[in-house]
Amino acid sequence: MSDDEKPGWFGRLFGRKAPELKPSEESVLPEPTSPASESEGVPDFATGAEDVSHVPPPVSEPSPDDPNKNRIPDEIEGADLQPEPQPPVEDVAFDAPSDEAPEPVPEPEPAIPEPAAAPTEKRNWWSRVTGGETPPAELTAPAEVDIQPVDSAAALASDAVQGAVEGTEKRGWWSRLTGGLMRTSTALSDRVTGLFTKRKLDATTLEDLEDALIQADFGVETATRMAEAVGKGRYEKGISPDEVRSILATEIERALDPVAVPITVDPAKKPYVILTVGVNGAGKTTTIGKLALKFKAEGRRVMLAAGDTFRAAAIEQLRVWGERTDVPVISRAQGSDAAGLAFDAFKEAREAGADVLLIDTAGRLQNKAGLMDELEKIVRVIRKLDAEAPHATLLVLDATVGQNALSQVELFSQAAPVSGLVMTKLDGTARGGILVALAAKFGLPVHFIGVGEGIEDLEPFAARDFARAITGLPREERV
Ligand SMILES: Nc1nc2c(ncn2[C@@H]2O[C@H](COP(=O)(O)OP(=O)(O)OP(=O)(O)O)[C@@H](O)[C@H]2O)c(=O)[nH]1
Repeated sequence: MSDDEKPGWFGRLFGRKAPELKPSEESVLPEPTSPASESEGVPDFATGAEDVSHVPPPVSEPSPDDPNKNRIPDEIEGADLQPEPQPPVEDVAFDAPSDEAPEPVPEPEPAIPEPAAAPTEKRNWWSRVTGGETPPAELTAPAEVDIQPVDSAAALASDAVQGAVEGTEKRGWWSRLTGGLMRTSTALSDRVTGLFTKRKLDATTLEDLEDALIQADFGVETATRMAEAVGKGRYEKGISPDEVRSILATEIERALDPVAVPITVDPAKKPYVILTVGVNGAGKTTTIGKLALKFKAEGRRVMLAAGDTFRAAAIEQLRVWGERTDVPVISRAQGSDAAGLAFDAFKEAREAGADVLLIDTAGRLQNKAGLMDELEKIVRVIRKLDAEAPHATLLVLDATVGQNALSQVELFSQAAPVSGLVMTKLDGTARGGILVALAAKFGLPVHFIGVGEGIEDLEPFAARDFARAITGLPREERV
């Protein structure tokens, strides 16, 4: 039975469908400090394309601790969707192979004016990559330009990276995972304890459990299945909260196991091109920085492409990550053609012998046709260099958007060959069950999860660890 057909707890309680609820009606589990999204707490089961009010706010979301931390100054606020006017200039110079289709590559996008002739900047990364050899002539071409960010943009970028670095603590992943999932696990665990302490298991208790699971965003179908698993053969018997947690953990692990797939860099692809896509503020740039560090630690030569050409702050943010991780960043001036930048970066990475190229893209709402067209164009253009590229396309999802993540997967998959998910900000929500709902609906690989802003708060996704952490069980114990 599908989510649409099944009345679920809303139906049973109120005799109507979930989407008709007003936000105020569902706040059974209040969030102490919802840091990221106005949608959190909105049981958006419809997940239609028209549902755009739940997309996360941009990077300018103020920190609960320091309201000025992520503030975007007036001069760049909204620049991602309204690029600053640039003087009209000629197209990005492309050196597409002559046997390519005659289509000019890339076509200029009227909405994204090309910058004036980009000033050349001496490359400073080649020596870091090669140990000081002279770069090939083509790599001295003026692709990396001297971006002069407004001070506040630079400060913003530094803050982001600094915050990530400062957030790094000498503690293991399990500790970071349980800390990051604390909000979900506490809410769920408290509810389980309240429901199953000194109570026999009956239909009402199971319905209440199902409600709790739905509120944690597991999705109606999964919540029903999990509640049924708890009830199986146990009616009118006592069951301890720990037993319930174990059963839930088993069910969650079963649902997530097939999607817990690590990203595999194919060494035959040089570079292995990873495109990152997602809505504004989902955590794309931060994730790229964290991934760069991981790939580097594996001994791979990494390059970054600042494909979010809409915002100077985004370009600068990536450059700062590049500096911190000692990884070269290919960038152009704000307002440059993103597809052109991606094409050039791919060429340069190939010529430089890079193993991995991570391409950042501008955040875009999944229902904005023009921006989604631009994404399609990026893919189209880099395929002129390699028909199989991008070799991986990571959709970065902010866990705090709740059920809206489902429509993001649907619509981004139409514009780009989404091959896997990265779910960030699981630490910012009591609704970490969304990952299970996504797995049940799409079966897309989940490569990484982010549970904090720290540079190490991104880890390959492991189903059992996640299942145990989110249900408040200790690690390793077998169920
Ligand atoms: N708490 C928490 N914050 C995160 C996590 N991942 C990223 N962030 C924060 O989310 C904010 C937005 O991250 P960005 O990397 O700038 O997001 P983006 O998708 O590149 O944003 P746009 O450039 O607007 O599209 C930053 O403040 C990050 O530090 C996470 O796992 N947990």
